[in-house]
Amino acid sequence: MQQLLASFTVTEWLPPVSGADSGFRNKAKMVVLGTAQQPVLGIPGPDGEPVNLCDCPLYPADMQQLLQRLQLFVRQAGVPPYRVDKAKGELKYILLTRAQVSGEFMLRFVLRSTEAIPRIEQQLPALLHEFPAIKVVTVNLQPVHMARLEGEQEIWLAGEQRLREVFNDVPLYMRPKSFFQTNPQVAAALYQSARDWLQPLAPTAIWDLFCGVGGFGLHCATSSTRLTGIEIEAEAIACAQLSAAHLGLENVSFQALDSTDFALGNAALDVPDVVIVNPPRRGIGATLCRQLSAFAPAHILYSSCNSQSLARDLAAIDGYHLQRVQLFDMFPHTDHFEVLTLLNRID
Ligand SMILES: C[S@@+](CC[C@H](N)C(=O)[O-])C[C@H]1O[C@@H](n2cnc3c(N)ncnc32)[C@H](O)[C@@H]1O
Repeated sequence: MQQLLASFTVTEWLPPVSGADSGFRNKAKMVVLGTAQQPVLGIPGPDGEPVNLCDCPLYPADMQQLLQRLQLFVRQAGVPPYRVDKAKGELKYILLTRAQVSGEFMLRFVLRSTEAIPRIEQQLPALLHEFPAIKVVTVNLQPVHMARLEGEQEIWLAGEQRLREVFNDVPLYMRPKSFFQTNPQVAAALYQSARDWLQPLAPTAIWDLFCGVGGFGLHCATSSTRLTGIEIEAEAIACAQLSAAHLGLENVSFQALDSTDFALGNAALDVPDVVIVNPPRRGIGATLCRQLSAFAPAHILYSSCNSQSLARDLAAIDGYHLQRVQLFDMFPHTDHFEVLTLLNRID
């Protein structure tokens, strides 16, 4: 990271933050492999043989237990795993998300078609009886084979519409299609740092671009801050709005829009004193960098999961000094990490 930022003068490097190195993941994305009689939840191995990941120590013990039970569930429901090579079968993935605060789960079956839904529904009551912590159950339909795991259509089978999480004192909600950080302990520390860094700056207006369910903005806003959150996924925006209501924040506007389009449309209007950006791995891109440089908010808080695109974007934003950098070990046992940076406008 220091090499990537070698061309910038950084005033403060804060010590890295890490969390537990096992049992930390709140999301399992399991490929369903094997056969209907002997399903395996995991990933395809290098030799093509299924690798079972139900007891992967990255997941908390209750999640491992539920994953084992889900393997049996698939067998009992008689749903054939989808075979990419033959373009046959029904069940592509099982996506399981756990709320740290309650140990409650959201369970999603990614299916090729609706064909197997009645068999899943038939087995569900027994599963829910055995695991009352399962609060949301859906089917996602992904009829085509493509890199994107999930399709557009989500069908609710049982339970509630969303899972509730709490980071620090902030309630956050997860719905099937909303992005949510996968390491709750480190994510809570990340949001708390953002809040601690911005508090002395007492911003009157904040834009939280690529806001997801609102974690950054909701941590950093007070009742007197004007908070605008922008996110492309409407389900995430619905979650952010719900959190804001629970927090009693009235001066907020969360909108489902493209962040660059929003900035292009608003640059001349109402420039906030702080812009938070937390984009996907590709970064914020040249157009948004130009736009930020042009309307020049006093501070930019950039949190990134990809140091390469972060370094590229920082080089493309003109007129700022890199005040502070801190690494968060959000993805233990990998080369990836989250980086939080604070940029101050050079006046
Ligand atoms: C790394 S996640 C961060 C989400 C959130 N800040 C958080 O802390 O959970 C990036 C988010 O950007 C959203 N996104 C992707 N492309 C976007 C775009 N063009 N405009 C706005 N949001 C976008 C994704 O849906 C995702 O929620």
